[in-house]
Amino acid sequence: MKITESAREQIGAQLAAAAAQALTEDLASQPRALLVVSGGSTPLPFLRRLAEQPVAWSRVDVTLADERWVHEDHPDSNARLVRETLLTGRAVAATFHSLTTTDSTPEQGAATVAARLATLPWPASLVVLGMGNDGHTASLFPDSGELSLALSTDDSVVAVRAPSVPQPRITLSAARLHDARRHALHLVGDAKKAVLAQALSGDDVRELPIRAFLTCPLTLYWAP
Ligand SMILES: O=C(O)[C@H](O)[C@@H](O)[C@H](O)[C@H](O)COP(=O)(O)O
Repeated sequence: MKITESAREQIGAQLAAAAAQALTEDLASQPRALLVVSGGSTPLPFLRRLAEQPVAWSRVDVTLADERWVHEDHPDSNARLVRETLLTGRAVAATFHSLTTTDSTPEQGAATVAARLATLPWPASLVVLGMGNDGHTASLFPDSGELSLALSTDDSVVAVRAPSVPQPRITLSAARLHDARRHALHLVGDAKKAVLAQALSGDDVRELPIRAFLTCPLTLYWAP
């Protein structure tokens, strides 16, 4: 295994252990606990390792930070990614709450998804965020016309369209993503490390939306 792959496996294992600890800590004082994870390619080692952690998974709710508005068996579906990586092994007992409906568009489905999310045990035990090289996180994209709304609304979800992505998206709003006891930012590669450094050196959230989460306590999980 190449050094970078090993480092990325190790950081995924570290984040998995931290996520399991967060869930177990909260389950000591509440009947259910909520985990919010991001999609994309970075989380795979983390999600696979987390699936084997000794957590009371039957008392855990899992949802996504954002989703592509595609059917759950579509290759780009984050729900498919979670079902294939996290909701296996011990974690098969967890309850997954998707961010899509049978509506044709996220605009049509947003109210149904918001009602679904309202039943979950907020604040989340942990929100795991990723980041794109454009500084987006979840589906808070710099080139999206809905970015200002997603950064300011009290609604829990926002339908999003952006030239930089092929499909319409639905994203948890910044307010909902902030509604957590703990936040983790999971990145790999030097390019994203440089974007994070740029984000830390400025304050224009619309330029680099990850900035909306750099003022709250956040644990960084980065590997080369
Ligand atoms: O739906 C998604 O794609 C994610 O939620 C998104 O916000 C992701 O975290 C970044 O785009 C990084 O993706 P990679 O891990 O693939 O680089």
